[in-house]
Amino acid sequence: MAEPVTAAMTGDALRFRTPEDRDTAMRSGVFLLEIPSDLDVSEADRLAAGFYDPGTLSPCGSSYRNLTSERFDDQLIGFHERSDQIEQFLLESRFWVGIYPEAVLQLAERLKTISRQVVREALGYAGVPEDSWPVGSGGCSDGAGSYHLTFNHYRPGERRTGLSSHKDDGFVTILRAVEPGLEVNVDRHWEVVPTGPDVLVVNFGLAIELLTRQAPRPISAILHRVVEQRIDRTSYALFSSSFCAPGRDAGIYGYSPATGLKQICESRQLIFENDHEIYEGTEKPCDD
Ligand SMILES: O=C(O)CCC(=O)C(=O)O
Ligand SMILES: [Fe+2]
Repeated sequence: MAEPVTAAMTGDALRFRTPEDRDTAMRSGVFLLEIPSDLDVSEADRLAAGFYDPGTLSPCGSSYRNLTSERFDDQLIGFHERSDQIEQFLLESRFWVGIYPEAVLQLAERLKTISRQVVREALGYAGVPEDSWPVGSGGCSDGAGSYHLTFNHYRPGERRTGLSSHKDDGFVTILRAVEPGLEVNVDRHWEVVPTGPDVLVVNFGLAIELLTRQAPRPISAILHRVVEQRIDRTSYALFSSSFCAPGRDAGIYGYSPATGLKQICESRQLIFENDHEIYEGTEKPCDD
């Protein structure tokens, strides 16, 4: 794969230019998506450019930096500094209202709809029968998964890796990254992803890889990283994962034509067991 292929949304449908492009996207686990003309990313771009500044306030009146995990009762979300260059604000959709500006909420809803279409297209391609989609995808095929919107800032003053190599844990990630720096690992080679202002990067995560591993046409999760940044770089992404909230965990499933769906583990277990892979070395050390 020289470069990721590019797809577009036609109405609600995801369209690849050729069946070969679709093959490449699904097998490699990454593709670019032209930004639909009616998708307004300007407010989220503005938030990405400033969320890490202590003076940038959320609609609730707190600076994003002060909205840490204690506020949300979930160690994974809120504002985090990592030992890589990244600092991030990650929030699950249950908490979006009142924290993200209205225009960002609208964009997030559109990204959810696109992600649902990507999941449906991918599971159809993989050969998972449609009646197994809702359970197999923990709700993501129907807009009923768990959704996290994250904002990332790469601190050029920290001289180290931008973001360590990892696979995202969910089904699909839709990323907005205008500045270069993102690389994907294809056939054991790191390749630069040609991001830019007119495309989103769509990548598949571990949950869809596990679901389709024994399906007729498996989908790969893509290993990716961000190289060291010399100037401020920001990005943001919508992660779509199996539904998980206090009291209900939809779980992670594998599908095989012979035996159908089988639960592999709990959703949170996948996150934590993958955690060292996602965040290997990226928790900010205590003495730092
Ligand atoms: O900033 C980027 O380009 C990638 C970010 C990323 O991989 C992530 O947030 O999981
Ligand atoms: Fe990622």
